[in-house]
Amino acid sequence: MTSPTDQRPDLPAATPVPPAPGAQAMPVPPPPEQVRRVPRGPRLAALRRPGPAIGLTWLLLVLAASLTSPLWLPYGTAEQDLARRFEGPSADHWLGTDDLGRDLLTRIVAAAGVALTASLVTVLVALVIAVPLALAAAERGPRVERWTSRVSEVLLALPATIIMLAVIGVIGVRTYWIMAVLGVLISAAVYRVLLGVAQSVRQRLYVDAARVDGLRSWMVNARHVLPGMASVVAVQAAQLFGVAILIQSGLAFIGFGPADPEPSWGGMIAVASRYVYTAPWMMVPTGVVLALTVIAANAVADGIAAHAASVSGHASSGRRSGRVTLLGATHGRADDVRLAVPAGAGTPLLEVEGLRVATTEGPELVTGVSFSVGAGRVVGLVGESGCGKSMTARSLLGLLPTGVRLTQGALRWEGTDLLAGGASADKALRRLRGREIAMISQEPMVALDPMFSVRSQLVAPLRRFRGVSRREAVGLATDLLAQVGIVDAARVLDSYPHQLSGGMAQRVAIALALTGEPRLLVADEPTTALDVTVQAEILSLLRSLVTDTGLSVVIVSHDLGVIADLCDDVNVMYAGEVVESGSCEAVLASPAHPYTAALLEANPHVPEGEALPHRLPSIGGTVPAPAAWTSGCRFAGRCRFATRACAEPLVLTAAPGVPVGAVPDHAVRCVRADDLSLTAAPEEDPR
Ligand SMILES: Nc1ncnc2c1ncn2[C@@H]1O[C@H](COP(=O)(O)OP(=O)(O)OP(=O)(O)O)[C@@H](O)[C@H]1O
Repeated sequence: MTSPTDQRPDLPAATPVPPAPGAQAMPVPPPPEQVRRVPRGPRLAALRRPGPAIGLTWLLLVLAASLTSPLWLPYGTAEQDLARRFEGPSADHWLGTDDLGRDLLTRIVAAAGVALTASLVTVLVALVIAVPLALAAAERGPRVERWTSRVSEVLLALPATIIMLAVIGVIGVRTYWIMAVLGVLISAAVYRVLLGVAQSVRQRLYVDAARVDGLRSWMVNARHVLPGMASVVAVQAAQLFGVAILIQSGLAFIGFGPADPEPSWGGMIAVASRYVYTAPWMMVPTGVVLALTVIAANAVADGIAAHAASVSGHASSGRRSGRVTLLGATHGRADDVRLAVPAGAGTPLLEVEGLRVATTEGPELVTGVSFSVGAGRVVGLVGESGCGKSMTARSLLGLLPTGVRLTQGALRWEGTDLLAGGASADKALRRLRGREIAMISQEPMVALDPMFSVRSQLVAPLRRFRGVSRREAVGLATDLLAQVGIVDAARVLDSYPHQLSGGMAQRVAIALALTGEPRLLVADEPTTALDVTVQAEILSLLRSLVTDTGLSVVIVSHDLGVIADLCDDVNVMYAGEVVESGSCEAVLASPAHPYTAALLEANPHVPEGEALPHRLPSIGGTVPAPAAWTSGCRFAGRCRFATRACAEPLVLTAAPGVPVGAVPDHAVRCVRADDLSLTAAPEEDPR
């Protein structure tokens, strides 16, 4: 294949300056110092703060005292000494005695066992219900979420106290069962919190990456979503534990706790309250222990929350993902002019035809997009922000955001229509994701799971895709890292994502994408988040992968320089549709659509040796929102050449698209394409 730079039209230089031609076949090794030396593993500083540490110590102390009480408590819980009623602290009774002369310390410690374990039952029941439901609702999207949320609303609307009293009326005072019922009732509130977290974690790029790796949904949940929710689950558990202790004590206080002489904190406070004027001390030990235990649980919750916040910098959220379903498979609206990009010689690897993407209840986001990708070809999608580039790219992997669907179109992989018969795009593409089609995104740091080392993130898919042993997978992971230009592979293998620089993380993300030996790589603005020199290195790496391995690439970019540097073919997108497509050389050297021409004029890069323009031309206005698209040319409102004819819908007059002059493989969605000469210097706006 000809080097992309050889084919490059005489364009202003791209932002990332391509290296010398000889260097193109070689991945550029990054400097070793790109691996940041930061401490490994989670930082527990937040849990070492006095509040959470003291809280945890208190809870452990109470638990240990309760478990070991038969070994060291000198009195029995029911042992009475009527001669020593209402006593204050003394050497014999450290915390005093109650109305029957029973040792308060003994009874408090004995009651702690039931208080803690029954509260734990509430927590476990609530989590066992709420966590799977939240995971399922976040994964399945609005259809399942609607049901689970309705059920949770019903549970939340129920009067919990009355229900618990009714349950006690039926089953009697059985503390563990009552606390289990409390767990069921409270699970609705926990579910609401966890659903939000699960939805947010599912939007992170590393979850998308895991799906691209071909992991089944339960594996994605277990390996990536659940660990991402762990801190919130822990906070909820700690808080719920405190609430459960309070509710349990409240029930015992009003007489629905263990019957005397069995001790319970609530029951002991109830007895003490009867003598609050004559023997006020009796209230103090139990009240203080109860209060301290609840405060301790909350302090631990705060500590976990602070800890989570301190490490969240390594796990910021990324793009959303979700399921997509093909709603229909017919094409051909009268206004559909489909522009086709040549795939080069031979059968295209991937053909996209008449792709339409829409929100479930809102407007269409992408309409009638068609292009094809030949083996070893690099196809660009370029346009302003919001033009539908990412939606188009993500459709190729079945990774559209929740609430967004592929509604129409054909996706043909080596000639086979993956969506034939109305198959779900998610299911159809699952077998290709990772193995045939892989993806890299603009935020490599969030594309890697912060919980796992590079070694573990590479070894797992390598073993799955290539069926090799762990040892072989480590060897292959080292080779892959070398292939993407990482020289100190051993050190990087043992690093966590937060220990890598942006460029290094993108190299690892590319290595991860290559684990399944894909033939097509979808790169969604792979250099946007990187600084200029690193951008050039990553582009050089992609270029060398294409030339060395025959990889095909669909690259999304808003930078014409990147497109000119890397692509064989280009699709210029505007407001959800392709307005111009063709070979990079043809489109960029002879733009036929006023939008393409305007984009080129607004390109901020000046060819070497040329003077900087006094003022950079810009395109007035903004891309219209999907709901505001008209049936005519969507660019007309910003186009200096627009006429009345531009307001009319385009009718398919030639297949595919409308040919431009004598330039082969070049199509444009513009009724004035034939009478405009856009390669000439732009005129002043005539209006
Ligand atoms: N989750 C979503 N739900 C509904 N609409 C969305 C969602 N995500 C994006 N959109 C809309 O879809 C349209 C296309 O967005 P898309 O992200 O594909 O644009 P883009 O060209 O890739 O822009 P950028 O370069 O900023 O990513 C935009 O109008 C955008 O507001």
